[in-house]
Amino acid sequence: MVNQQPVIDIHNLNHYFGKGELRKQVLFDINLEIDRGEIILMTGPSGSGKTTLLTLISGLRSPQSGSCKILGKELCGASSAELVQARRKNGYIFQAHNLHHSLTALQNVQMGLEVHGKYSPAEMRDRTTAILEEVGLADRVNYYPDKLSGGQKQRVAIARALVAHPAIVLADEPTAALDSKSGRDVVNIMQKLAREQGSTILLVTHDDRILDIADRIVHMEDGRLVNNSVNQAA
Ligand SMILES: Nc1ncnc2c1ncn2[C@@H]1O[C@H](COP(=O)(O)OP(=O)(O)OP(=O)(O)O)[C@@H](O)[C@H]1O
Repeated sequence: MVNQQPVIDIHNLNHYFGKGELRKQVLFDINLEIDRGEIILMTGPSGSGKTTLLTLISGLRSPQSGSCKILGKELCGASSAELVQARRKNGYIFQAHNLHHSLTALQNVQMGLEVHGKYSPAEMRDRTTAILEEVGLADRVNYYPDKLSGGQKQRVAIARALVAHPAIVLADEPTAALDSKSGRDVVNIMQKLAREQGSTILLVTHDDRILDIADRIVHMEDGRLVNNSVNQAA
């Protein structure tokens, strides 16, 4: 593919919380370009601004100043309806899996398709079953989250995030609550599915054990991106 613009294209992005005297700048002049299919890990100390940047990219928060173009669409100055549209194009995976406890694994994953309103019930069932098989949970489709291990719950969350083949997957510390083996399984599955689907992954982590899956690691420090380098460990 020729002349493809980055799927995440951020220039001179600043962000502030609070108003008046309490106004505090938390992101400073962020520049970040991420191409289709890249897997980027973002590291940095607590409070350095990683989650804030992720929420701006995802459309969960409104970018205030600079440029934050996601899939070619400028989110800076976008209306709330436009932000909702932008959010639908992403898959999300969080530290706490955020599954609905009253729904089975299958129903939780199916929700990832229902929001799009364009799939028939049969199509939703087929896709959902197929992706649960891919994440190794073929025999757990009718289980409720309470009956699944932490790693299995996180695999359901991955299936839900990726079932609609989003162009961008945003993950905020997806392995933080997992032991080493489950954490490794979870990132391997995420990497495999994203590669198959050509999805871009931006993953915030404190977990040194998973850095090798990255094509590139970016590091945040006090609201600034201080390092943006190709991953030597990959
Ligand atoms: N809603 C908010 N209102 C005011 N300040 C906020 C808000 N959210 C975050 N902050 C502040 O913005 C800064 C960046 O926070 P952020 O959560 O983005 O950091 P982080 O790098 O993700 O941290 P962690 O690794 O602990 O999750 C911190 O100083 C935090 O206190």
